[in-house]
Amino acid sequence: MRFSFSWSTRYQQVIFKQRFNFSSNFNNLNRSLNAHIKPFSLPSSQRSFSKTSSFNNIDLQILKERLCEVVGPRNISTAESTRLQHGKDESHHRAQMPDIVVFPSNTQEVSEVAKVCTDMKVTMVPFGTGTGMEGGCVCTHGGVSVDLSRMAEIREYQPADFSVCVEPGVTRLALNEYLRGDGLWFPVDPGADASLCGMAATSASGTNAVRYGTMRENVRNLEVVLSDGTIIHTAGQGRHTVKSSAGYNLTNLFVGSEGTLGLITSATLKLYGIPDTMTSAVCQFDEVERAVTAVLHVLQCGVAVARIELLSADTIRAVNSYSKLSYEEKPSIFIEFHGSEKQTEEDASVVGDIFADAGASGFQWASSLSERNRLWKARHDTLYAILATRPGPQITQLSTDVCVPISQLTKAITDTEKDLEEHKLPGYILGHVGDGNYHVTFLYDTGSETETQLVGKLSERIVERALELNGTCTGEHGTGFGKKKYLVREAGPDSVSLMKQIKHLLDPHGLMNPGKVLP
Ligand SMILES: Cc1cc2c(cc1C)N(C[C@H](O)[C@H](O)[C@H](O)COP(=O)(O)OP(=O)(O)OC[C@H]1O[C@@H](n3cnc4c(N)ncnc43)[C@H](O)[C@@H]1O)c1[nH]c(=O)[nH]c(=O)c1N2
Ligand SMILES: CC(C)CC(=O)C(=O)O
Ligand SMILES: [Mn+2]
Repeated sequence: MRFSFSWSTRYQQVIFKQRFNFSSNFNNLNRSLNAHIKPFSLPSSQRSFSKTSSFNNIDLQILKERLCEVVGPRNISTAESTRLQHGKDESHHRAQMPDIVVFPSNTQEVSEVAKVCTDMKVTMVPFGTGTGMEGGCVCTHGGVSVDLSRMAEIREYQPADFSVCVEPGVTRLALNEYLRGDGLWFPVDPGADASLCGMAATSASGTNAVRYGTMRENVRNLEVVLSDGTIIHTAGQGRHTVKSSAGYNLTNLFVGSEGTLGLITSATLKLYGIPDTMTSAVCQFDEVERAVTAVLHVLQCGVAVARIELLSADTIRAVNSYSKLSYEEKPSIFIEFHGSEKQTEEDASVVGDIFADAGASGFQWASSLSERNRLWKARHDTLYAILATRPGPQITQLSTDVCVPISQLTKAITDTEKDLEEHKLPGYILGHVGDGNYHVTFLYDTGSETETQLVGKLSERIVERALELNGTCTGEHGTGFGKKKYLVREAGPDSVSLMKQIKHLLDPHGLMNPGKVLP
């Protein structure tokens, strides 16, 4: 049965607007897509986007039928609960639902979905596991959410090459479970069990980046479906090499592109041998400043730490309570060493001396798998520990994510602490300090204008400070919505103009995840 788009969809829009304080997406589609591309300085012959998406004129039922022909009736949904789940991530950004969610089963289907969307000028937003921190999955223009989780094959496992190719439904924990028997692992570890292709899309990292790098250093090849349905392999089909000088680095063009340039349908990843020995420790300092300075000394001494994480006193208090731990409630460092037994002992001894000189106390070592797992699970659950300190229907979190040159880290964090003290606002500091990357998680009452404004002001101040110190507005969470206003200041107007030209070349109708990354 055909349903009339003009009635049903408008009805849904009203309901949706009421529920989400939704500001007329559909009506704004043409205007905002054009606004999105206006600043591009392209030759007039290429400015052929006046006919961009006009979802108002599209029959949703026809779209649904065409997509249904591609993925089959079981793999498409217009149910409100499914759409709601796909219109948000774990960030504070307001949910905006897609009109349709599709669940393609293979790359060919993804390509056909893209062809239908391009033909009908409908926006597409890739969805991994929805754990993003910058609103990347929010469907600013409704349209189609492309949930890639049903593509969950491990395609090319080449242990001898320390390489594996995974589809978007494979998460980091699932891959590590698969690899464990062979003594291999993939170390990039955002706290959430995110999809590896989503991690490539946001250029994610986590606690292990100081030793093993971020997604940028660990993706060897990507299969990508472009907005017109073209399927490309950024390093050439089936290639798993450690290095290559052939042509431009398309792989790293798509790493961190947050679904704005194409849909990643597989990622070829670099694997590592599981180290013989892993030893972790937690210790405390009287002040955050001392802790950060001690971390700098460790890095300057060239000790190959695998993880080195800072948690402020407030943060450790939240972690203790949530994860049933009993660390002293002072600024703390969580550290881990990987290698042979002899090497890790030597590293631990050097770091122990440096930390003791800097006034560290309360060392607790963890060598058994269960102790280490408990410690790092607590660290990965920090967000939930913080959330548990202030329950309430209107309480939300905003987590900043900046990265500065390591030499500037002490100043960045101590000035941030002063800001928090001055404004008497609880802000939970935590971070991957070995990379110069740190977060402040604020909990605030969305019903309070004062709190909302203060959190906005302080989080802006944190980014401003990072930029002043030659840092970046996002070390790992991505640009999404929240950081795009800083992009020109950070990268420069000519670089951003080039980014817009690349976007236009790959997505001439502005259909791929509109409203994200580019200002
Ligand atoms: C508790 C906790 C802790 C952390 C984090 C989250 C949470 C909830 N994160 C953030 C998050 O886990 C990280 O951004 C992941 O890379 C997101 O992966 P998802 O699969 O969930 O992508 P999600 O579905 O959230 O999408 C994120 C963006 O990528 C796009 N995308 C997703 N899949 C795609 C695909 N196959 N092709 C093209 N585009 C695609 C989406 O369109 C969106 O723009 C994080 N991050 C981090 O870097 N370090 C950290 O320490 C943490 N820690
Ligand atoms: C909410 C964030 C602070 C999550 C994150 O990036 C982390 O725990 O390191
Ligand atoms: Mn982080």
